[in-house]
Amino acid sequence: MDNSEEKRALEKKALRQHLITQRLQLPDRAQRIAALQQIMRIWLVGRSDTVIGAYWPIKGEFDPLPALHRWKEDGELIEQPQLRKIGLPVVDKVHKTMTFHTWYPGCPMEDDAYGIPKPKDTEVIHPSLLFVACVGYAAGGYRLGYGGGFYDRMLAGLSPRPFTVGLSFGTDFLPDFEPEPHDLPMDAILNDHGVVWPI
Ligand SMILES: Nc1nc2c(c(=O)[nH]1)N(C=O)[C@@H](CNc1ccc(C(=O)N[C@@H](CCC(=O)O)C(=O)O)cc1)CN2
Ligand SMILES: Nc1ncnc2c1ncn2[C@@H]1O[C@H](COP(=O)(O)OP(=O)(O)OP(=O)(O)O)[C@@H](O)[C@H]1O
Repeated sequence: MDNSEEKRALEKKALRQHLITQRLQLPDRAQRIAALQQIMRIWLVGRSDTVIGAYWPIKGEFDPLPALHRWKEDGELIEQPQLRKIGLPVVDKVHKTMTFHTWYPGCPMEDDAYGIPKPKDTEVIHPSLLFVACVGYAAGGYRLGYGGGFYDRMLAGLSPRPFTVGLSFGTDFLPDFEPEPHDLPMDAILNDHGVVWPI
C-alpha cells in the first residue's frame, strides 16, 4: 500500500466508525425503522422472487427480517406454488467467500467467525434478490460496508447476478463518496424516506 492508499483506508475506517456510532444513537430510530419496514413491504409487492437473501442485523443495522417473514407468510396466502424462502449469509473468513443458507424464525443459530449469528446446518439457497446492509450509501447506488469486500467478491463471481437492494437510513448518505474499481453498485437503495436509488 502506498501513502495515499493508506490515507484513504484510514479515512474509510474513521468514516465507518462515525456512521455506526451515529446509527446507534439515532434519536428517531423507532420511527425510521417503522417507515422502512413499510417501504420494504410495499416494494416487495412488485417482485416475483421466491428466494430472498438478507442479513442478521448487527451494530444498529436496520432489521430486514420482520418484513421478510411477512412476505413469506403472504406467499402462503396467495398459494404461490413454490414456497418462499429467506436466506442469511454464511461467510468463510479464510477464503473470504459467502453463501446463503435457509433461515426461518426460531432456526437454530451459531456465531460465524466475526461473531455474527448464522443458521446452523440448513440448506444452501441461491437468492434472486438480496437485501444488503449499508454502513453508508452514495449516488449511483454505491455502498460502504464493513470493509470485508464479501458482497463485491461474491457478486463479481455470479452470473446471472441477483438483484441487489441496499437498506440504509437517510442519515447514512455520503455526498463525497468516491467508488473504487472493485465497488459494484446496488441495483436499488431503499431508506426510511423511500426508494432513493435509482432516482
Ligand atoms: N449483518 C450483517 N451481516 C453480514 C454482513 C453485513 O454487512 N451485515 N456482511 C457484509 O459483508 C458479511 C460480513 N462482513 C464483515 C466484514 C468485515 C468484518 C470485520 O470484522 N471487519 C474489520 C474491519 C476491516 C477494515 O476496516 O479493514 C473489523 O470490523 O474489525 C466483519 C464482517 C456477512 N454478514
Ligand atoms: N471482486 C473482488 N475480488 C477480490 N477482492 C475484492 C473484490 N472486491 C473487493 N475486494 C477486496 O475487498 C476489500 C474490501 O473492500 P471494500 O472496502 O469496498 O469493502 P466493503 O464493500 O465496504 O465491505 P463489505 O462488502 O464486507 O461490507 C478490499 O481490500 C478489496 O480489494
